[in-house]
Amino acid sequence: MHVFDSGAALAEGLAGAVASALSAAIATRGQACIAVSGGSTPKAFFKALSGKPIEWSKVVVTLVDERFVAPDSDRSNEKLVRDNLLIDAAAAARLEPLYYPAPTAEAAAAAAAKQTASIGRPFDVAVLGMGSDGHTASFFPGGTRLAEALDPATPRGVMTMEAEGAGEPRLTFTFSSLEDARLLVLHIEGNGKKEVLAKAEAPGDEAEMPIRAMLRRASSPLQVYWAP
Ligand SMILES: O=C1O[C@H](COP(=O)(O)O)[C@@H](O)[C@H](O)[C@H]1O
Repeated sequence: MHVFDSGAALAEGLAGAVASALSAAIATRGQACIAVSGGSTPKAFFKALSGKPIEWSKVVVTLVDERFVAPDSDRSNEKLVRDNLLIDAAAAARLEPLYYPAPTAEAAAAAAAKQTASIGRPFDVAVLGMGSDGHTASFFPGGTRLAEALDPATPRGVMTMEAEGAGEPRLTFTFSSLEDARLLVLHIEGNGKKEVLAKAEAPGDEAEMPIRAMLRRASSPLQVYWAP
């Protein structure tokens, strides 16, 4: 666990680690690919990362998960990324969204799966968040397709998820898409989230706290970044 004194220090520390991983990927493979989370936590991290001297035109950014809402909605993770990460020099990065203006979430997921099929095999970086219910990405307790999303046999790709605590229908990369990211991060803040993490680390059913799938079965070590 990487512990910081404040949210600002955490944002800067995580941005430094992610920037190093992206630059190393560009040096080795000529391009880099990162999947980021939405929610209330990552804004300061996005701003810190946007200021890092990376060859942004060689970076592809996508989302770990998304709501089935238009990108001008305040609930859109794409909007969060556009407004806070893809700014200044980082605006040169290519965004691969998960939302498409399709008639159904299923059709949008199919379009996103097709568009992202060639990236993230594996991702150079995946930054996960965690809700107070133990969800990560859109792997929600009680989610309609949770077992399928967490099944290691379910291939890489984007699928839909609905759950009582999720609001709108969701679009999410599957467990197999994320678990082998070269740098796999769980970014959480506050004592409440630390307690949720401690509970998730204790024995219990994955379906009750889906973050357990990442803690227990990810092939890359899950690097936890936390500040009070
Ligand atoms: O619903 C979501 O929530 C989680 C955590 O969000 P936070 O507001 O507690 O930081 C996030 O990881 C996920 O991407 C988002 O869709």
